Amino acid sequence: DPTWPNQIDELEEIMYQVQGYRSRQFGGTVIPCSSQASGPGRHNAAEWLRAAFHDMATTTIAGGPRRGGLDGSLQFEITSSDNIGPAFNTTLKFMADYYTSRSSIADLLALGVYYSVRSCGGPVVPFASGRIDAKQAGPIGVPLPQNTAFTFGQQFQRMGFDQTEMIQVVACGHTIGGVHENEFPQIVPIGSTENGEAPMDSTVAVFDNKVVTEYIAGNTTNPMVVGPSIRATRNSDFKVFNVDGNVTVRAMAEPETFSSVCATVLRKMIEVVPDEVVLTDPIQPYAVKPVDMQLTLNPGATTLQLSGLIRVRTTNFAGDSAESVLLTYKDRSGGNNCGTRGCTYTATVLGATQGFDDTFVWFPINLEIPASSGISSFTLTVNMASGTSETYDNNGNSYPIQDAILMQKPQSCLLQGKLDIVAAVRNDLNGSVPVNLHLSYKTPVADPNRPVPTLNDETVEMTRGNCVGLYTFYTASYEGLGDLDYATKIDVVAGTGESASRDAFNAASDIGANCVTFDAPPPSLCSRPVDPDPPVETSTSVTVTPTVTSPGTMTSTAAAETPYHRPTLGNFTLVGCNTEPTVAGARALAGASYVYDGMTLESCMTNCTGFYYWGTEYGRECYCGNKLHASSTNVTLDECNMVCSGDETEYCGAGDRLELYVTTGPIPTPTGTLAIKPTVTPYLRVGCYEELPSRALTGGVFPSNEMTLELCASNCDGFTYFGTEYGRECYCGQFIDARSNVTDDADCNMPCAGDETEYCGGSDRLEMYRLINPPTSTSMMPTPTVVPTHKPTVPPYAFQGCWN
Ligand code: HEM
Repeated sequence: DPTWPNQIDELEEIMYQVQGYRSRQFGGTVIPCSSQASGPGRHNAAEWLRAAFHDMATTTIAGGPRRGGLDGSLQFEITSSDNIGPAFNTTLKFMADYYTSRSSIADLLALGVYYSVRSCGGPVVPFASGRIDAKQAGPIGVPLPQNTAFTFGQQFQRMGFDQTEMIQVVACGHTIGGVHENEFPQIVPIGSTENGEAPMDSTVAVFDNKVVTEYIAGNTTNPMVVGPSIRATRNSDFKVFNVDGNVTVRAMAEPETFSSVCATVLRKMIEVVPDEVVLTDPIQPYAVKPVDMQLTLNPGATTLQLSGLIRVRTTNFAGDSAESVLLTYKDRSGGNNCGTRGCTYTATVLGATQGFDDTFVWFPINLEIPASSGISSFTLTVNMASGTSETYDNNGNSYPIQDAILMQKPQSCLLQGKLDIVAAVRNDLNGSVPVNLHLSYKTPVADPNRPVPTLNDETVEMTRGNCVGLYTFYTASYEGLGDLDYATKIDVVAGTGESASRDAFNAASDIGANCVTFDAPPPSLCSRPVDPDPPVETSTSVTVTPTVTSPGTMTSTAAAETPYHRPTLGNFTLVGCNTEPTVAGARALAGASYVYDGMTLESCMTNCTGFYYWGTEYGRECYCGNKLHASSTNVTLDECNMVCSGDETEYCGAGDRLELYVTTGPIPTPTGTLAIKPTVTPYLRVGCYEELPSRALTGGVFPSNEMTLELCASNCDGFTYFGTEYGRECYCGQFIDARSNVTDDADCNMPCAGDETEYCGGSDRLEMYRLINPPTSTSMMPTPTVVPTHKPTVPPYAFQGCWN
């Protein structure tokens, strides 16, 4: 496999996702080979093959470096005398939809050769990428049927083909499609065919060797060998095939030879490129490939959502099948702090895709990750039905995922050429690096003979907005994208150069017309991420030599205060020095966290107002909670030996050591036993419901390590339904998605993280509650507030009425 992500990724997907789930539809008009999508007698597969030849043929080598070749210059040469007929325009118009900064027109024309030949049953023509598009038309120079054999020889020599290769490539080109009456009446007289096309062999839509065997047998109907073309001296296939006394065509009379010769010579044809172009290796399908991976900051800002798909190539799985994919990820600093759900996620099969020679299955990823610990990379293990498994680690690199800058697709929107983009930037970068929006967008060219739109680049500086937990939102807008606005590709970039973090190549077509408001946590929760594995500091590194300095007076070391542990502060008393839990991802206090320079015990206490416990750690971290994690143990006070970054006379814990305080007031202890709670006023329990991949309740999400039914009910104030899930998640909605069914109460078996006497659903199960007196307008389904209308346009589509 190539190392992911890779510059070839876009073209690899267009090349191999031919049919089925997530097909890129590039073969739309050339599969099957007989497809005549542009009209009767116009075989699109043949048109694509010819288009690549015509683009390439104008190359120059004029005693110096090679120029032109397959460089997309055809888009500027539609009206050239070289390019008679509508085929070049239709071909390029189709391909223009796939034109991006990662897929040049020249590469798409080359890929079109692979597609058309394979669709017609021909060999695999290896396809390498990296072609650069010309900015203007090249010189004329496509061989024309009236040329002499000598001229053909010179023209092909200019292209880099010797005589034998010339004969081979013409034979390989002319095995599909035909000559058209309207374009070449001196070869095919007007009215002499049924559909305007005279095929060059008896199998117009099969890539086979009949074009040479029928020629050799003398029973060919190829209009460029027999018929009126002879008198008009336009019998160019005869002139070419016969130039070496038919030696080369006879050698191609074996089907296997024909096939392998064509693979070689057509590859050579699409690899005629300017000297400065460096092609990649031929693109092979990945065995395992992450596709469309996207990280998004979830509402509430405490978790990230990793979504996307893993594509597994199944071509060689004889008699076996891939059952599941296990994704194992590393936290932001490469460790294993992944929160309560652990560092793994298992996905099961969603769909299947076919290439010409390959098959694939897909595994959807939808994984919630604590924002505090984040993600940096993952590995993938494919589990087979037979019980075997194989782990893929991206050639030893792991599959990288950055969580420094995230494009917030839900908060971004595109409407009538105006793009509003929101990015979430991690607070340790916020303010220290420039944050930019890069757009790559297309504008159509007014000239009808210019089928390919212009690709433009724009960079807009993003404006810093609100802090949401560990991230800060940045926004930027861009107007006037025009009719092709949906084809825009969007990058959000924090920093510059090699070290920049980027969330790149996002499709504008994935963005809705409405920017969804983010459920932001209170500004007081704005903080920087904590290093989950801080280096253990030695006491020497915190040796303090405090000095008290007053402006205008002499420095007095005698006035220095030695740091000491404060036994009480406000309504709190010192518990002592406590360890962080050994459980991966767990924190001694899991209610809220803050990290900043200038930490003092007093400011941490203020941050944690409303909590029973708080504590400081590593000189600059502050944690709050109502419960102390069971595996946090009390150690000797001198292990909490780091002074506070904002007050060198106070101690603020140490690495993995919490300077822990507890309220002097009562801490309510849970009374009673774990049981289903029928009412949580003003809500009534309606049962244990199944969760859906798209969520059963879609109105709001409020995860918390202090979750209780009461907390969720108050979070969901104003909603008809609330549901708790997996002990610590809370969802709200005006209705339950109809696809979610009630299940056994026993499935909702997880106690709430914040109250062990209450149930908070289970794994993919919601403890569901409904308002006792729901407002009359709400029901199980949302009430439509507008009368449905026929939508005149859904760009880029226009409504065409209702058809039978
Ligand atoms: C001496 C060189 C060549 C000459 C003079 C020549 C000439 C022609 C002509 C006059 C047509 C009819 C076009 C139409 O009516 O639409 C044609 C069709 C075609 N040519 Fe060539 N050609 C040459 C080489 C090649 C090569 C090297 C290839 C590709 C490898 C190629 C691929 C095709 C294909 C696929 C068609 C059928 C197009 C269709 O059905 O729309 N040709 N050629």
